[in-house]
Amino acid sequence: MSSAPAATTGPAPVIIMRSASFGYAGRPVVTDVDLTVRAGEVVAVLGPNGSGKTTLVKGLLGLSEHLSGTVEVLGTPVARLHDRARIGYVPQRHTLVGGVRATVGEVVATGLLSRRPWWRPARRADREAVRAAVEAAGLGDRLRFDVESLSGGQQRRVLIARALVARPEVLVMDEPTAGVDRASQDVLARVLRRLAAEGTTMLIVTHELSALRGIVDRIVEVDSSHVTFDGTPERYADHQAELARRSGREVLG
Ligand SMILES: Nc1ncnc2c1ncn2[C@@H]1O[C@H](COP(=O)(O)OP(=O)(O)OP(=O)(O)O)[C@@H](O)[C@H]1O
Repeated sequence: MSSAPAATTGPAPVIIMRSASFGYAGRPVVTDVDLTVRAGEVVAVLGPNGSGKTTLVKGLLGLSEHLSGTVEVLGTPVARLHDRARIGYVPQRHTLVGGVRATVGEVVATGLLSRRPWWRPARRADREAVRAAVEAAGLGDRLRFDVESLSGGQQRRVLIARALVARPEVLVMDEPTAGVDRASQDVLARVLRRLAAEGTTMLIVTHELSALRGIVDRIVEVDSSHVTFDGTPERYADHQAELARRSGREVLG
């Protein structure tokens, strides 16, 4: 008889960083990061402006320099992860105005290019995937609209649809709710809640935790180039209360 399987310790890790440092042009911006994110976790990355949040998440995409330590994404060292379609990315502060005119469907279809060469005509399955991603982002009635005719919030949702269309296993979003109108924030929260329920692993850089209430199950705080907190939203509230108490004492003392 075969031996019993080893006890599991939860879902498989999707992201593993050990003593990892990232930066630009050889200069470290965020250092000594130890972080394990498991399949299905929704992690908010918080912290002051300039603390290194974007640099940290860009490290998962090979967009900032990996300077030391180890970084594995989906079981592969990040430098060797060639199938980039497995990670969806919504960059910071990008809207789509200016440049080439394109419809919502055309922009979202570019999210399939890493899976399909540009010269091969889109198949029915590709068109279906585009329609489903646009629908998921709450823009089903805008598929053939010119992106220039959409609000900033709707354009952010087009970028999210583009990140979703290749059905990534990990979704990295940099401030998805920043500068987004209230209606779009609500739609976004619904989209993210649905993705979370479907088990998509997400890493979301944000300054607006309240917009993601009930979706995020873990918080990682980056301050002065280091991870200074890693735990549940409840423990984070305690952590902040403690910091406020301490700084109050310092002011009084
Ligand atoms: N491409 C780059 N080249 C060189 N330095 C950079 C680059 N991008 C960011 N930096 C520097 O890295 C530091 C951290 O920036 P980063 O964007 O990671 O912070 P952040 O926490 O995401 O900030 P914010 O909340 O304002 O978006 C800053 O000092 C910034 O000037």
